[in-house]
Amino acid sequence: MPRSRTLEPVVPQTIPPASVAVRATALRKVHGTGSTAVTALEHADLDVHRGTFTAVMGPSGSGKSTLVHCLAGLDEPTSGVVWVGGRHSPACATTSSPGCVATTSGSSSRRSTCCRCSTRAPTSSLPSTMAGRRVDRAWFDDVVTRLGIADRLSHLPSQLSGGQQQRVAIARALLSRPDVVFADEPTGNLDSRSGAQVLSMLRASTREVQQTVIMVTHDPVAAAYADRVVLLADGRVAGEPARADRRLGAAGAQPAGGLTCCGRRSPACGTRGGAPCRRRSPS
Ligand SMILES: Nc1ncnc2c1ncn2[C@@H]1O[C@H](COP(=O)(O)OP(=O)(O)OP(=O)(O)O)[C@@H](O)[C@H]1O
Repeated sequence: MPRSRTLEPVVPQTIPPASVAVRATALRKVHGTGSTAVTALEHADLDVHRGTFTAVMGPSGSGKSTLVHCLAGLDEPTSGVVWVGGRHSPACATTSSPGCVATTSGSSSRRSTCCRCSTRAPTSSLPSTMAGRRVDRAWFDDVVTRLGIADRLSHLPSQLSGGQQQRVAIARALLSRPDVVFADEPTGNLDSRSGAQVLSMLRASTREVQQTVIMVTHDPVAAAYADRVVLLADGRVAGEPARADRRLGAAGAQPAGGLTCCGRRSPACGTRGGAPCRRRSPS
């Protein structure tokens, strides 16, 4: 007599329309096994349209990083389907953590690149070719200027600050004009001015070269740059705040006038995962 076994639910595999850059259907991710298993995603569904900037927010542990890693192919879902550019997104052996920027491009959507890892390469200078293609010079100049690293291109990684390395990683992600950019707390190591440069650049890339950007953030100011905010709770998409609510949230997070930013990472600032504190302390 055949033994019974638990089957994962069958997920309908309808190819998304061309306007959808990334689709997750019934995504489930369980980290670990047995008594240590943690369900990070539980039936998460999401469509992200081409040329849009989406921020993923939610409480600590709600599954934001896991979602983006599964979408980017940096982690393998336990069940469910991910489509990137009309193809299934396979898992990549690379793992990443906040600060990672992963990209996928149409021609190579079966491969994700973790640009945080790329910054460990022995040279910091941004390449003149990426994936065998020469980088467009005007786009190169535009990206490095807007990210404020034009005068750092000949420096070794050891000669760059953490924030500059972070911006080099972001430049790498954007230079090859990938269809989709996945960013996990991309401004986590940056001061507010550099953070604004990065966020403006990410937003510009959706407007000017139709890239799709999906960014995990705890920071309502960062989220205010996005076209859309997706809230996660307990591994599910729990809703999307209306624009007016988001503006209020961002305004509430702005430092009060007459004070100076403490500039430290602090649990008191209400963020987690190393995001810089944006509160201001009395001067
Ligand atoms: N590699 C792992 N092994 C075991 N559990 C994990 C692993 N990665 C994440 N988890 C767990 O999965 C859940 C979701 O984690 P995830 O990092 O996706 O949440 P998050 O919303 O990004 O959190 P945070 O905002 O704190 O970074 C958490 O309970 C976390 O402890």
